[in-house]
Amino acid sequence: MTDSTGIRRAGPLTYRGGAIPETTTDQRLLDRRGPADWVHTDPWRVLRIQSEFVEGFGLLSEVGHSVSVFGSARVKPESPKYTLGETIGSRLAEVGYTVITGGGPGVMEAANKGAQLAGGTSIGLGIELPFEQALNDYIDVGVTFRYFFVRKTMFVKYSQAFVVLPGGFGTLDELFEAITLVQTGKVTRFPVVLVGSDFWGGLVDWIHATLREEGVISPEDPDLIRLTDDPDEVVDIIHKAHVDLVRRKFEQNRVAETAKDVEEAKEAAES
Ligand SMILES: C/C(=C\CNc1ncnc2c1ncn2[C@@H]1O[C@H](COP(=O)(O)O)[C@@H](O)[C@H]1O)CO
Repeated sequence: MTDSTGIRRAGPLTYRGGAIPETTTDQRLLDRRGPADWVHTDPWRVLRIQSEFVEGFGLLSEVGHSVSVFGSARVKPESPKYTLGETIGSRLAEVGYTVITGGGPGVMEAANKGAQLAGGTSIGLGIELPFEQALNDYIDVGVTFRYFFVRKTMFVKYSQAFVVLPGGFGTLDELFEAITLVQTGKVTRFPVVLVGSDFWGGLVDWIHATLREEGVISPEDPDLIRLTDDPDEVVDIIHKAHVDLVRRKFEQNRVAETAKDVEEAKEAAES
């Protein structure tokens, strides 16, 4: 509304004369007409990406200690790999870990099912795909992301460990992202456990015999991955790493406290 002196105020802005817009901000906000190309522009995408981070952080920041389980979307419920996923989901839940998966079918569903039936918390971080797909039926808390990289941040940020069952490209992508983050020191806290020596043995051998021998990774890098067939050992590895972490944090706090005490004693002596 333009006032009696010919001035239009819009929030913090003041307009006069020819600069006065023909419509108000509210009118433009509520007007659905006009081209909609801007919803496909990068600045708009940035806002959508931000909102995915906000959703994800909001949803996951209050879940307890969690483990992400990865593996093939194509494994059928009759497969021993499905049973393995279910057993691992259930063992993790029994010792108090929330189980996080990609929310899809196959191994993801198996791990969610195991966790849920064992009375644990079962989370699915789904991904929007070109074909229609709902989150699996064994998820207590779920969210579907548009962007793979936002979803990956959630897996890493809210997990204590990655457990990787047999899978294809998607699983390999998740596995190698995790190892790279650990190798480069971007995350320090979690073990990466491969389950299924028949399936993963060849890859682990190749990592030793080719990557390590050719010098494209450090001699100690293969140790970033643990390989087992035993669900109990999976839990054991994760539990030991967790205990280690708590111990290290305790030690760091104690060192910091001691340094603070020494500083305070010095200051008191000097005053
Ligand atoms: C191919 C089929 C379904 C795909 N649905 C998926 N839903 C959720 N997450 C998925 C899906 N496909 C891949 N992922 C992610 O990658 C990993 C599995 O990929 P792989 O290539 O099957 O190994 C998995 O951990 C997910 O995070 C058919 O029904």
